[in-house]
Amino acid sequence: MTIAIAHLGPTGTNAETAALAYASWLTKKKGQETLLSPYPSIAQTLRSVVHKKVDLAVVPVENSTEGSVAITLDTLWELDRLQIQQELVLPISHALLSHSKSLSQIKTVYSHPQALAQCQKWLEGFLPSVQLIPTNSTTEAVQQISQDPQAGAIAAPRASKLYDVPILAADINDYPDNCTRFWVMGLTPSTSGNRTSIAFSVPANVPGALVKPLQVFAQRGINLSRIESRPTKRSLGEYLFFLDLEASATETSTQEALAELSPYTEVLKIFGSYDVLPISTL
Ligand SMILES: O=C(O)C(=O)C[C@]1(C(=O)O)C=C[C@@H](O)C=C1
Repeated sequence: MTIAIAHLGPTGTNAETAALAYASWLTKKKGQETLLSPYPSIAQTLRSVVHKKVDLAVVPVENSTEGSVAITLDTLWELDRLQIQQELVLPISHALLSHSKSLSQIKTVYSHPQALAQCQKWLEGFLPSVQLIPTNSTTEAVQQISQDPQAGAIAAPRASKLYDVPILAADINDYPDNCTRFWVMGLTPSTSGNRTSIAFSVPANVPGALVKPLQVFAQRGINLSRIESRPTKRSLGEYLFFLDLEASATETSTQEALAELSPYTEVLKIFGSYDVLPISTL
């Protein structure tokens, strides 16, 4: 049976590159046939799994320069049942695509907010007075500039070939080792893998509200590789906490820690245990 994998579109996004890498790994390792399915936003990409329009979704979760992808965390919190099946980390290189012949002609630059942020120093240095316009994805930005020679789009070099728009400046990301973590999300419960991700809200904004749940992990020697807060959106100053644990939910110590969290959490969501696919196997 062919499985459908959703990703942020239109074709040529970094998320599609991640989905293609995962699809090719599935085919090589498991003989699995796949079909890629582009969606106009990260939220719709994730909802497509919950609504069973596709089997899996590949979404960006964290970038080495800009940190968490807020819409991914917020949508995972909002939707129940999504489980992380696998993680992939991909190097991300950004280019300025344009029909213009020189940087001095550019008046507007379009891109996904994450991509604009990952190139902000370059933009300040080379295009300090252009208007920056956020789009849903890097390739939506490329589509926006098709009729405008005074506009540029920040996108992956691959998008230049796909949309036949020349690269005016290559490797414009501020940090050469720019990379993004992507999660493969599905409905199958994820129980094995050496990372576990969870999120919780706390019952009250009181002293120790965060330290107590964190101690549960520290006392068992479970290392946290990330902690991120997001607003609950209920009232100013109330937060949700997203944690990545360097532990598997199959380990007794992890199970004990998760069980012990309940008095310190209001809502606790466990997104499952998963492995990180090394780049060399992709
Ligand atoms: O617009 C794209 O190309 C995407 O895949 C989205 C996205 C993101 O949201 O982080 C993915 C990777 C890069 O960090 C920049 C943008």
